[in-house]
Amino acid sequence: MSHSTSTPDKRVEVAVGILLQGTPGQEQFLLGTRPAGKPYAGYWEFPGGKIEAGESVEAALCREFDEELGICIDPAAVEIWRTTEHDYEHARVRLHWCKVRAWQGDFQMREGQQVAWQGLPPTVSPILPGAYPVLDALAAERAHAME
Ligand SMILES: Nc1nc2c([nH]c(=O)n2[C@@H]2O[C@H](COP(=O)(O)OP(=O)(O)OP(=O)(O)O)[C@@H](O)[C@H]2O)c(=O)[nH]1
Repeated sequence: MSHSTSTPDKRVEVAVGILLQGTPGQEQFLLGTRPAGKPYAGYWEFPGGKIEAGESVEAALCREFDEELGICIDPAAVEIWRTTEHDYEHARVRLHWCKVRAWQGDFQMREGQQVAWQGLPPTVSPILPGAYPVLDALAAERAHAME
């Protein structure tokens, strides 16, 4: 039974990009470090960020890719793949994971972050805890494709 006094499930909505390149079945994805001054600074994460009021997932991702990496992606080429949730001490987030295979422009690390193309399992660490379920999902998808 629900109670009118119960706390609503208020989560921060986040658009996250899985930028993919390379041979199908062995594609690499881009990870970057979180800039100084943010919670979990220095941890590796997929590029992305909070969805602003009134913004679609695709539009938020386009804006974040421009702000963080200086690249332009076509909203029509964004494949919204799955959604996960994670509870941090600082926030409860809902992550909208999107696969992106095409972009325009050369990378510019506009937040002074490091970036690295990674395979499975990734070799960089530490990785944001909220990213682990999607790394598992990518590994499961790849294993399934090889069956
Ligand atoms: N970008 C990104 N965020 C992630 C991932 N995994 C994960 O749990 N998150 C969480 O999603 C949230 C993203 O917020 P953010 O602080 O990076 O977003 P933002 O760039 O819009 O922040 P701002 O408010 O400082 O402008 C953080 O709570 C972060 O911990 C990931 O792989 N990539």
